[in-house]
Amino acid sequence: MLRRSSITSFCSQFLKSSYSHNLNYARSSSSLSSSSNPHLITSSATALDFSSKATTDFVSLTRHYGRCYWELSKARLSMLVVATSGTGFVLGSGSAVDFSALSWTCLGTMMVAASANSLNQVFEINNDAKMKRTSRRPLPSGRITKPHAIGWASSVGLAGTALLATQTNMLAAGLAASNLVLYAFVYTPLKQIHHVNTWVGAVVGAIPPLLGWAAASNDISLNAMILPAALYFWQLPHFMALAYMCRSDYAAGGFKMYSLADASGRRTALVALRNSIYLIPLGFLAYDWGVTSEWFCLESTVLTLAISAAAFSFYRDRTREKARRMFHASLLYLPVFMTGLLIHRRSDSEQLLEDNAKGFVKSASSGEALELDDNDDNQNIKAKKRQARPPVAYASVAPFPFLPAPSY
Ligand SMILES: CC(C)=CCC/C(C)=C/CC/C(C)=C/COP(=O)(O)OP(=O)(O)O
Repeated sequence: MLRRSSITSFCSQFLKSSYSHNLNYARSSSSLSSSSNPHLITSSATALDFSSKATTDFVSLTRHYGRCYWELSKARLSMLVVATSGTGFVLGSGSAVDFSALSWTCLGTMMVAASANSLNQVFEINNDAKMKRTSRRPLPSGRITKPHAIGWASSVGLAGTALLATQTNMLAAGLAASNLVLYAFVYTPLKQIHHVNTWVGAVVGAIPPLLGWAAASNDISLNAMILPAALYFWQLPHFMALAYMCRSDYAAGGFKMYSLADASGRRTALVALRNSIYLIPLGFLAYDWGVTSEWFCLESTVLTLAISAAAFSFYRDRTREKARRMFHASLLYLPVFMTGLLIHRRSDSEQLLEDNAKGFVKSASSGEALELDDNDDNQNIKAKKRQARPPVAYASVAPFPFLPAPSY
């Protein structure tokens, strides 16, 4: 992070060196005509000086404010938010992913998340100034003024919402705008009032995948809830670990975190453990609700047992080291969980195939027609439907019609 003084000295060094370079260049390039027209030389050197100063000023200002906007937006956190929204979009995409709409969704989410994060910092200048972790942010360190930050937050937030409304749909834009309000105007002040803030923050973190799903399908259904639920439960061990590790910092900043009223850390660790365990059914629900294949149950369970083990270890031995381990386990959990969801995602056509395969088995067991519906005009799908029947399904048709049809 560049401080104001270092930026000033960097700029003046840069300006000095580029001035002398340009002056030398001006002198040498005009040396041929120097004897004939000295006025011309002076004025062209001055013009070059002026334009080079303007250019370097522009470059250093762009760099300076670019850096401030990046930090105000908490760009890495916003990119994680975009990843969750993009994953939600793909999961809600049915048979084919519309990559252009996906890009607009990611850009719109990034802009609204950047705005929400900037407003969060506008409201917490004094608190951030008192915390080691945040004191060098652009506002408390004086690198950008409050009105400038508000201007940035408002313009990027409005533009992002308008982008989502025009390029995706009103449902996605509405979710983004409501989430901004929830984060900046409810969660942020609540941090200084009551420890319930962490649970409200978990709702904020859970909305972006729903936004992505809504952008893709203009709808919110039960099976859209897998990733939002995972994000909600996941944030509790994640933030409990963070708030435990940075207890003194949060206390200095005047924030009411759960871990501050829990000297032994036992209740903090229990919250983390409980919410890690709540993640266990999600893999099974993802399969049962037709979002993923059965492989995801296995992967999700292994992953969830790993984070639960880290939470249990923290519960047994409430040290900073164990909290850090749980924090790192949570950092690993989310990208792996989302990758698993994407790899094992079942598109609409795959779901249709499987549903039809189940229908086939059912009718076979009840002694009705064994062939698929003749109205089905897609021969490929028909062929795949036949392949999709698990081998055991054949056991329940003639000559063994008395065997129960297995349900999948
Ligand atoms: C589309 C849209 C509006 C998305 C917003 C998503 C978003 C900003 C999620 C962050 C969730 C969260 C509780 C962060 C912690 O903030 P904090 O204030 O505790 O962090 P800090 O202590 O580092 O400031």
